[in-house]
Amino acid sequence: ESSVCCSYGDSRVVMAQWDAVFTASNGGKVTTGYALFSRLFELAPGAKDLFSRVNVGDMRSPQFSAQMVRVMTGLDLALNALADQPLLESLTGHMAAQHAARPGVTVDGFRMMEQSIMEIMPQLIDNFNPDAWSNCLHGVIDGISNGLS
Ligand code: HEM
Repeated sequence: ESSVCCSYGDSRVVMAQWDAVFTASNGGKVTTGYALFSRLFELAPGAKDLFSRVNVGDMRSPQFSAQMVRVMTGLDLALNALADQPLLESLTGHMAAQHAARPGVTVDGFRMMEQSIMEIMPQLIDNFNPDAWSNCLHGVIDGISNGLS
């Protein structure tokens, strides 16, 4: 669908820079997920209601923290599969089906999450490479939101 291309070189950069997030002192899946979803809820306040089942009213709760771990683990799996297209498609396709099963989750919401990731990651990653990230992240987000309205 998209014209941007995640080259092999782009994928190497993104995978290395992503790994740095989880070794940095301020890293960690919960902290990073919290930052990403805080920005998402600023961009798309209505999306918050989708997460009532996981206690979004208290974003520091164990329930919402667990949601952050699930999301960030899914993103971790996808980004680490960037250089293996069939594996990537299988991983993102599975997550697309999980999201299609949740009424109210839209492509627009995922576009906002893409924006959030592109805004937050430069704060966590030294020498953030915006071209490599936008080239590779776009396909991942497309894959996870494939089939949503
Ligand atoms: C980086 C992007 C994202 C990734 C990797 C991701 C990954 C996941 C994963 C792995 C789950 C658990 C699925 C399950 O156990 O059935 C999940 C649940 C969910 N996701 Fe996402 N997600 C992302 C973005 C979004 C966005 C942007 C929205 C909404 C606009 C969203 C809405 C939901 C909802 C509503 C659930 C179910 C929560 C519940 O258990 O009640 N996700 N997501």
